[in-house]
Amino acid sequence: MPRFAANLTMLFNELPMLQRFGAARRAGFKGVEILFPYDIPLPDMRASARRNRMEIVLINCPPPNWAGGPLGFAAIPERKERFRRDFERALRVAEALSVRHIHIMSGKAEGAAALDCFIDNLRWAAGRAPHAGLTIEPINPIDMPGYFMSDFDLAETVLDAVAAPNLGLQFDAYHAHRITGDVIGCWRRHGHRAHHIQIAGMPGRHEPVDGEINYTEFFQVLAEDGYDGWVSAEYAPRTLTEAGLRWLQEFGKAQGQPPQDGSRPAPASRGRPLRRRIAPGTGS
Ligand SMILES: O=C(O)C(=O)[C@@H](O)CO
Ligand SMILES: [Mg+2]
Repeated sequence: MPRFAANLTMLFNELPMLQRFGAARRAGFKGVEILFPYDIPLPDMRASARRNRMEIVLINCPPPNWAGGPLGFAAIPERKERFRRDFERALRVAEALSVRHIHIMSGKAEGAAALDCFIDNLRWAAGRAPHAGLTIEPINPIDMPGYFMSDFDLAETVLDAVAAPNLGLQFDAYHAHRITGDVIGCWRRHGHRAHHIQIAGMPGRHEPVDGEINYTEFFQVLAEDGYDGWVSAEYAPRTLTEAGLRWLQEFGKAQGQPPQDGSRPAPASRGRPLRRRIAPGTGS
């Protein structure tokens, strides 16, 4: 029974950021994620989220961006200090905005030293913020060549090695399709580690309809498995965001909407983010 969130970095970006919260709420979303909420004053963002009764489900660690900047530092041995400083900043922002998950990007790296570094940094982060939900996400190597966290088996290895209850998988169905060609099979193998899901259509990473990924079937499997976390729309709208939201009405109606307080019990076999929100704090 998905609870749908809108990725405000990619959706509604025909509007200024602070107006996207209201647009997403009017469209029927109950939550939002923002990849890099580091350029807007936090009080303004918090006020906009509250005014529109929007939970901010996820943010990314700084400073990765889509303008050609680095893709994170967590697996880069020479940038350990930088990663840890960035994580502290993400934590402050997450606290200020009552964010549920912080997504940690590995950066471009390879080899045993990168793996050790990634595990070490994640272990540190999970211990530093045991009250926060942390995620790692396999990203397909066609879209991000050289990115370290590019495979689901590797993610399992890392999750097993860190073994922290507040670290889980960010299962992006679009990347799962590009990496494995079989989203449902991939979910069956790795979905029990998922703390958060993202969706997009294929090809083109547009709306999750009429493409190679059968989302009707995927949502059916999620319902059967009792997945009760968030499903975020992380795609590039074909035209204006609202013009492409038929899928939200259809899937939202077909699946029904569960309670918004995350109170449904999770199956014992599935890892879950901590439900407790981070206490409000200040500044970034
Ligand atoms: O590219 C994606 O997919 C994401 O979810 C970004 O947050 C980068 O990890
Ligand atoms: Mg994603």
